[in-house]
Amino acid sequence: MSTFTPGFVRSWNRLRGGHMSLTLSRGTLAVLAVGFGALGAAGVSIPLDAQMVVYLVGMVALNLPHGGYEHFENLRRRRPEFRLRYVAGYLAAIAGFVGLFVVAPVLGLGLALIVAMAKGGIGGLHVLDATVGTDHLRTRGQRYLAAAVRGGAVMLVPIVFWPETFYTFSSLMVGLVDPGGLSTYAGGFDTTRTVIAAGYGTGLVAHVGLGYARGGGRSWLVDAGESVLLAAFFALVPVLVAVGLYFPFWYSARQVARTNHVRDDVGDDQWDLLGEDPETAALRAWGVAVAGAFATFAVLAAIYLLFPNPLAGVSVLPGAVAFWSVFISIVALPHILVGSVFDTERGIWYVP
Ligand SMILES: CC1=C(/C=C/C(C)=C/C=C/C(C)=C/C=O)C(C)(C)CCC1
Repeated sequence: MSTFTPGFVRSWNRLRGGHMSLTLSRGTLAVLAVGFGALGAAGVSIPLDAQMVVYLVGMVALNLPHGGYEHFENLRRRRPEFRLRYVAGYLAAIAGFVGLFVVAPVLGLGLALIVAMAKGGIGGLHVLDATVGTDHLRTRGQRYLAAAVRGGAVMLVPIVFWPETFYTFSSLMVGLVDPGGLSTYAGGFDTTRTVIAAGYGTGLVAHVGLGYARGGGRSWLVDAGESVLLAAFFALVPVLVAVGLYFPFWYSARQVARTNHVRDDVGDDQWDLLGEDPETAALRAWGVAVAGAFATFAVLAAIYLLFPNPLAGVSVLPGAVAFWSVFISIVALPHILVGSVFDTERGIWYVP
């Protein structure tokens, strides 16, 4: 039936789909920020167990499948040789990160934070490019700053506003390999926090101010509003809930908006993983999803077996949060390196 839908109707539906994802993501984050801000002001705190459950549901059930989908979308119409190189690069990046974590878990924790921020920051900038545009970002430096401010909100703001939870779970993550390994650095935590607060605050003000000075306009207004919303969300919402809901309800929802705006596919239908027959497309998509799920599970099992204390020596809920955070960061490193930096022809965050 879609064959008979006029082109302009299809374009309109796509744009509307993208627009809805953007509105929904902004609305969800704003409601959560205001809601948790009000709870905080009323002195109500959310039990840690509930926060951990929210984190795990968000990150396991909602975030992981979208990560897989992004690779699928990127590889769907690429040549088989390219796919092979992609998978080899993907596995090499994972092996490198696992090696680093086992040998130097504190550095590994640092890389995990960088990966989470890079995914949020660079991914977010590309959504802006594809949807409202980035006319106010005139220089490369401004673009880096925009990505750093968006990404920094995800990890730097929680360090400042939720220091105890942040430190506790960071120690557990290091503890997957070296229990107590982070305590050597505990003394400098408060100073680091102050430096981060000053640095991030300056970065945010500079980003918003520079964008205004370099032309302002609608794209600036949207960018400034979203950057401030992100910082407020991560300041007001308890860190486990904030991170656990940000990835599915902001990152993934907005990448859907980018995909909706960008239907200019690179590649060749000849190599389409879903084939040319619409009758078998669903079955093929299922096949790819199942193969992806098995591959992901194999990587997960290998990492679990390689880490000396895969649940950090604590009970299952905090142990699972620590393990999952390290695991998801390890599988997200190639997302950035292989799926974006090295894939110059298309890439996961493709914008023509
Ligand atoms: C350090 C730290 C955390 C780290 C989470 C990380 C590193 C998440 C990475 C997510 C990624 C890479 C998602 C990709 O889609 C928690 C658990 C929030 C708790 C507070 C301390």
